[in-house]
Amino acid sequence: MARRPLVAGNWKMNGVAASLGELDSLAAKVGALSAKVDVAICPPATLVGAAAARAKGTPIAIGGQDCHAKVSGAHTGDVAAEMLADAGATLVIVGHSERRTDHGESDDVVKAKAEAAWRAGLIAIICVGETEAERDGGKTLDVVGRQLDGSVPAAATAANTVVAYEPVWAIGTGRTPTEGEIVEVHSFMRQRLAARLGAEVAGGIRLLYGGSVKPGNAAVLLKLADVDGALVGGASLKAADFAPIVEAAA
Ligand SMILES: O=C[C@H](O)COP(=O)(O)O
Repeated sequence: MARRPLVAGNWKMNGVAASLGELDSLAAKVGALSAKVDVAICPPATLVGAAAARAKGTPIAIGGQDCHAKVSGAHTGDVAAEMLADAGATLVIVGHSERRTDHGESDDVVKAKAEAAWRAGLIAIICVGETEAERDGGKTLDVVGRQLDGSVPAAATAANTVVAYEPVWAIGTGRTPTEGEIVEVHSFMRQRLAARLGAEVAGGIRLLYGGSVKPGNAAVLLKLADVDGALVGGASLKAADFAPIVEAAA
């Protein structure tokens, strides 16, 4: 099945109002590619509304980096998926390894957040990935399989879900798995999803690779089998770095 590539930028805890000028530059650089590739930027929650307003009329979708599983309530500091949607977001990252580590998020929590995203009409980008110790211990596929089973709800479809494979040890380090290792994990993920969701649904779900994707390696990484795009951290902060990655995907 043909899957439309998606390149999503995760600004993490970076960016202030002045950073939104990067959206204008990005739109100017990649706007013409919108027929071939989906582009998204996930700024910090403080900027989601302004970013959505700024990106209106461009092909750049705006997303959140996390959401709470509930619609509303006494959850100081949290943001509901509905609030992100209200601010103009159309997608949200859930289960990023930094959330799993910094906030102790379990697969169950991530699954509930993905369902919350759908409830609000958002696409959920569900992240999975092994630590360096797990890879060194030969446990990569076990870990990724368990996270997929636990974090991806049974009602996942190609329209409401994207899965991002992000080896924890590759995030922000400049290191990436070999091409063979990425293909092995992505192919495994496709099969694992197919076993639970059916081959048709699994065949339509986009699988992104994330972890030290840069302009210099994007063309090689994005042509790999079952790699349907990228989730980009550091290189998404500047349009000059992010645009070539989008071009590589297109
Ligand atoms: O969500 C993005 C990833 O954590 C990748 O970050 P990075 O591109 O800075 O390695």
